[in-house]
Amino acid sequence: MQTPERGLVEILEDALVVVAEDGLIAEIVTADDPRHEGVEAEARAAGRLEVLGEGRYLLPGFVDLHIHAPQWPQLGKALHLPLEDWLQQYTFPLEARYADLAFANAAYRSLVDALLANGTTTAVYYATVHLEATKALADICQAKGQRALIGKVVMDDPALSPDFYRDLSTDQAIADTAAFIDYANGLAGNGTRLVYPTITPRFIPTCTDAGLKALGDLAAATGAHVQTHCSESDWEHGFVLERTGRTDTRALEAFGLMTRRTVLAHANFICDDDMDAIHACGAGVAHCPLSNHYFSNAVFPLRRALEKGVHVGLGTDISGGHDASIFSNIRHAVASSRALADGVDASLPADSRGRPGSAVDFTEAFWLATAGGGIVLDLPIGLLAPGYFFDAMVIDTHAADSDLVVWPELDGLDDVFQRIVYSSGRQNVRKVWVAGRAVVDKG
Ligand SMILES: O=c1[nH]c(=O)c2nc[nH]c2[nH]1
Repeated sequence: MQTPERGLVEILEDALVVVAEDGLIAEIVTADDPRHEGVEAEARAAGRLEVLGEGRYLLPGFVDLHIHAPQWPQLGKALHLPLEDWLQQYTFPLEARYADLAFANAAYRSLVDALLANGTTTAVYYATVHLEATKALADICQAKGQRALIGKVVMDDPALSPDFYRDLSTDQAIADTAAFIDYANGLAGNGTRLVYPTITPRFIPTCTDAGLKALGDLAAATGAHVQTHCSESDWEHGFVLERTGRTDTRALEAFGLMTRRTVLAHANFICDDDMDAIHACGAGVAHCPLSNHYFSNAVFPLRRALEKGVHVGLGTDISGGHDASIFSNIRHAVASSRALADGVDASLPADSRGRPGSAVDFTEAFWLATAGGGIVLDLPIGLLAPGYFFDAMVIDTHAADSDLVVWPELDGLDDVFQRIVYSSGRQNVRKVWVAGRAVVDKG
């Protein structure tokens, strides 16, 4: 079950997914293909046939475009403050603890296990300013088999980055970023690329102009992915306008940080001109619908961005978002788009309350979480098709202690897919593969 195009559901019954040694899908043999019987028999004889069983369905793994890995120990806490106070009072003190490698290793192991168990096969991580702890996260993803884009966070501007948690200098921040790129590229066994180093200016408010420019130069020199926050909240968007005289998008562009491999987190306040700039360079947006309810003061104009051709995928934004599941964020994407369409203030007349035409449905949101995320990252992931990595999960609709209800008298396969999207939880994720390797297996 998958969405090869936005809004298009594809359900193949009894298809064979043939996975090659390199973890890529070699071919999909449909039930009506005359070779089906022979391919199946050959795989069975070789002991390589895996049959899903009744009530189990294969879906592409999720692409989570925005995670603050060090904030995992803070999941479900401290969500009562505005962004700027939450960062200073809770988040920077927590992230500062990652100078301690034992703390970092314990937290990062727990996080990667949890995300894999939720079906997240590709994770885009902010680490912290610490080079050694960032390397530890890369080692853990590599060892546990999660596809991961990882960045050493740059915070080189003392104006908003506290003394206890920032880069010692701009030069050091750039040197450490370059060192992490070398480290990740050189990781043993990274030949087929599981870990991708990612240039990570936290956001313009914590970075100097010199630092941002140097990171833009590094992006051009290395071709590495870039991630940063963009026009997230009233405060952040206003701060950047005042400091640079431009929107986040146009300022990042001037620093050389807008590339085909740039992931802009949030982007709630982007205007049409920003969307045109993002579209022109092929960068993408990590839409974080749950976190936006807490920190963003607005709903991301998802439909408008998609209509403008902007690449968009989904992010949990742990721990600004308090849920590790991309299933949950798919539902929030649908719900928040409907709130934008209809409006939320009942004291206003219905016809001036919302922005009609803004809603997306569950099939579009599922696409964002899979193939859409793959397009943002410019990687062959998010789809079960030849040439794509076999990053996939099995959903068990009969899992114990689950609220996923399938009613055979009432449900066709389209309904089953809809119910899976709306009602699956971690307990329904039975098995997960990344690049053909089983990384979660509940039997
Ligand atoms: O949601 C967010 N989480 C963060 O950690 C952060 N840092 C800058 N801007 C941010 N927004």
